[in-house]
Amino acid sequence: MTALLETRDLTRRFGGVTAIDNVNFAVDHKELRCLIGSNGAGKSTFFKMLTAQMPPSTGRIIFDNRDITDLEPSEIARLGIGIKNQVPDVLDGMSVEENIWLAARSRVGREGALSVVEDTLALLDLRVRRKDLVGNLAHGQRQWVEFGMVIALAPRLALLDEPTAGMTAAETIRTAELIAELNKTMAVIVVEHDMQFIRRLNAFVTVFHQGRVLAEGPMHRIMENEEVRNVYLGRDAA
Ligand SMILES: Nc1ncnc2c1ncn2[C@@H]1O[C@H](COP(=O)(O)OP(=O)(O)OP(=O)(O)O)[C@@H](O)[C@H]1O
Repeated sequence: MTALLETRDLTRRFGGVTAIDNVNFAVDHKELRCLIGSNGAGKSTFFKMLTAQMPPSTGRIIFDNRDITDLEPSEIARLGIGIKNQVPDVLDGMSVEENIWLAARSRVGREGALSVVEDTLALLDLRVRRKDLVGNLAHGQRQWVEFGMVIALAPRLALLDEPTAGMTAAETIRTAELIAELNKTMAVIVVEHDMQFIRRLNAFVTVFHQGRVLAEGPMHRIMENEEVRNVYLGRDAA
């Protein structure tokens, strides 16, 4: 079976800086993958290229056997790549259920949207908060509303950029459970810095360093990798 997503010699330069440098990367259908790497390693630039928020300098992006490199963001979303940005893309002046309804409607139309909203609220444990304005929610819950929007859009690949940023320990654990839930029906790529969280996800890990793939493997192998420990984890990482 061919990969769901593949990049071929993907490169992005900003003047003299090569943010992404000939990256060949592949993710399978229904796979869960973590991307790690120090600040400036190129992770956000990589996500932006996958969702056409930024064009590559050179290289190609293949999704489901189709070259999507030159498509518009809306076309890529329609083909099935969803992104949850670090700063939630939610409408603070609308309620929890309205935010999720808008996402659901864009996929299934008005008729089917209500049942998608019910299922999503149940999955997120947010039924009691359904009428609350998103702007009044705690940080973690706002993040989960955006998870809800990704769930309602039902992409084939979800890109999650630092989903636990600013969360409490309990919220982080719950987020790992939600990602496992998402991953039952879609491939997920998570950019994260929280090593404990990545261990909890038990995913295959890709390490970026200075725009290149430095190492790939299961988390326990990554933790043992001398080069990764030197440039990213630090020698005392356990
Ligand atoms: N719009 C831009 N203009 C110029 N340089 C940029 C731009 N965006 C990113 N860069 C540079 O590209 C490199 C990669 O940045 P990027 O934000 O992708 O890294 P990152 O791994 O996501 O970092 P972080 O973990 O801090 O989010 C950095 O050297 C950064 O300064």
